Amino acid sequence: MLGRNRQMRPGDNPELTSERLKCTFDTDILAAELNGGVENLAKMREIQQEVGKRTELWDASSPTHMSRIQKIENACRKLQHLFEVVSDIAPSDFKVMFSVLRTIFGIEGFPLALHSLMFVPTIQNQADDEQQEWWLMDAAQARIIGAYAQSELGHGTNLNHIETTATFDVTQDEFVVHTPTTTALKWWPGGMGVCATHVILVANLVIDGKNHGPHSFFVPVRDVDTHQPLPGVRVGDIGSKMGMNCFDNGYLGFDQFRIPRRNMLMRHYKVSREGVYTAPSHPKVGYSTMLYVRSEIVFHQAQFMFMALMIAVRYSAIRRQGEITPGAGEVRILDYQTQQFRLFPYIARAFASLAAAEKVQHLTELGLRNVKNGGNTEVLADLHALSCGLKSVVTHTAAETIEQARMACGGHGYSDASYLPTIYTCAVGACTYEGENIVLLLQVAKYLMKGAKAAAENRPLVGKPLGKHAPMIKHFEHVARKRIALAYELLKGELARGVDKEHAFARHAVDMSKAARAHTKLFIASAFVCRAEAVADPAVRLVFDQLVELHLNYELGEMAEDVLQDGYMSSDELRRMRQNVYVSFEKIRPNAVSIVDSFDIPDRELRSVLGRRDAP
Ligand SMILES: Cc1cc2nc3c(=O)[nH]c(=O)nc-3n(C[C@H](O)[C@H](O)[C@H](O)COP(=O)(O)OP(=O)(O)OC[C@H]3O[C@@H](n4cnc5c(N)ncnc54)[C@H](O)[C@@H]3O)c2cc1C
Repeated sequence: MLGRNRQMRPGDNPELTSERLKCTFDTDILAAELNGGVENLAKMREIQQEVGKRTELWDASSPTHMSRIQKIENACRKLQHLFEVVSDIAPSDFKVMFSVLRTIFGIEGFPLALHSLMFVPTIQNQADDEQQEWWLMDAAQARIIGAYAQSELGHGTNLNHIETTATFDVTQDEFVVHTPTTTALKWWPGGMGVCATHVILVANLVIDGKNHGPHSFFVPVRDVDTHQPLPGVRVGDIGSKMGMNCFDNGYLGFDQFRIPRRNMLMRHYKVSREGVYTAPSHPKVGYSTMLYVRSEIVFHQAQFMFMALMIAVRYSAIRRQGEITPGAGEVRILDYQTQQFRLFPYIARAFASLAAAEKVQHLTELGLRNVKNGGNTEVLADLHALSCGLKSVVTHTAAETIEQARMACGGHGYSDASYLPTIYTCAVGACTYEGENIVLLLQVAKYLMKGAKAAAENRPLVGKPLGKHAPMIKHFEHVARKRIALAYELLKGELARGVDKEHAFARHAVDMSKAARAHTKLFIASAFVCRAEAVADPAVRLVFDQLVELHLNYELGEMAEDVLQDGYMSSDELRRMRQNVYVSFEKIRPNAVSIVDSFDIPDRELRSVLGRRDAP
């Protein structure tokens, strides 16, 4: 079957055209695979065209050169227009929506991002039916604007030590919300700096002097008409940040501020009129928003990798620098093996991350639906560990990918005009928010230690992928099993010496985090193999297979210490795997531009002078 690159147009830079003419597959078919199917892709393109026609949704000048306030105002201006036309163009699929939002706002986001990513989903997952009726419609129509206020100045990771309180006053049927110290100020919530009228507040629930720990409350903070802070509320902006400066991250404090009892989110946890507290059977049911959000973050990070790689690969195909054969003319930098080493394994990692994102989203949807309908809540612990591991590994990989892409573009990659600095500074925020990466890996490790016995008994750690890649997945499984077993042995040794559980774990935290990483990498590799097997078109399937092969060989090569240990693999085998990486480069090279073209990110959305489709 003849390949076809559908991005090729007359008048494009001939260097790119010659690359595109080498394409061995149909870029539209790969684009559909990467963008949620044929229908989604068509919808995405249709909406992008629609946005292209509506000049009010464009930036009057490049946001790079705007002040922070101008950026926020510009984003709000576009948001207002978007709300006016949203019924004409709104997609139902969130992947399409993400692409639309990225087209309109770029990746620096917009002040309502947390409203849709955290505020609304928390109400959907944690408010009871009556509460949803009260709040969801207003939230959906942005009559109220929400933020998610959990982190405090003094405590982000250690949620158990937050200081904000919500004390039940049985005489008035109200909670009294209070910020007792400066360190108890909520700090960081996105959208809270200037925009939010309401927040989901995470505060310690206190009844009759007993602290029941952090719970979620729906709290108004600004007047919806005047937008002024309500009496008893201190709220404002925390200033500019490394990136995402279209966002207004804020601070928030309360002085004995009263809210009705029914403003506590009561799908799972309840406080009755008499002040009787009821907790759900499984404490992790309250994690549902986190699960949902982390799975979205993984998906977004894969998209950031795609953007960076699209820019770097296209640029590398037109940039000529240096000669291999003296006098034969300068070569495209993409022809250097080192450049391929810098970019191709990351293309494979981006595909693998997307496959893992799709899988965890699917599992999360199934799990949450099941729990909502009264099903087994045990699955939440598995999903929690999975989402923590993936969020941590994929955000770290994305940061590495974008930085490699930037360096692959030389000095021009450092220019704001490449958009790579913006992509990087936005993407790396996710290494910290929604659970700091190291802390998340340690949570995965705790979960793994509980199941370490099963791992030692050779029970499969993930569902078995069938097919020709099964032996390679076994290597990943071996590494994960070994890492888990080592961490477990260290833990057991400490416990045998009389060290308490917490200190025993803390003394070996690095090995714990490595076990968690290895386990997550196994999940990612296995998800990628399964994803490739689901591709129907033979030419596109071949591209997937080549990237899977590269991914498996490259990742295992990175785990050399683990695979060589105890003679599991010989150094010859390892060398062969590393050689296979270069063999993969040769297979992938002719299609490199066509693969990144298939990410199907139009120029308006990519915002990169270096990565333009036509490379003028
Ligand atoms: C861009 C951005 C947006 C944000 N948006 C929001 C938002 O909308 N709402 C909200 O509530 N919060 C938000 N946050 C806050 C974010 O959730 C916290 O920054 C995060 O949870 C980390 O908490 P911390 O900053 O207090 O760091 P700390 O908890 O103080 O951690 C600092 C470092 O110490 C180490 N560390 C901490 N605890 C441990 C441990 N137990 N074991 C080992 N090492 C440890 C880690 O390496 C960590 O990096 C946002 C943050 C950023 C950067």
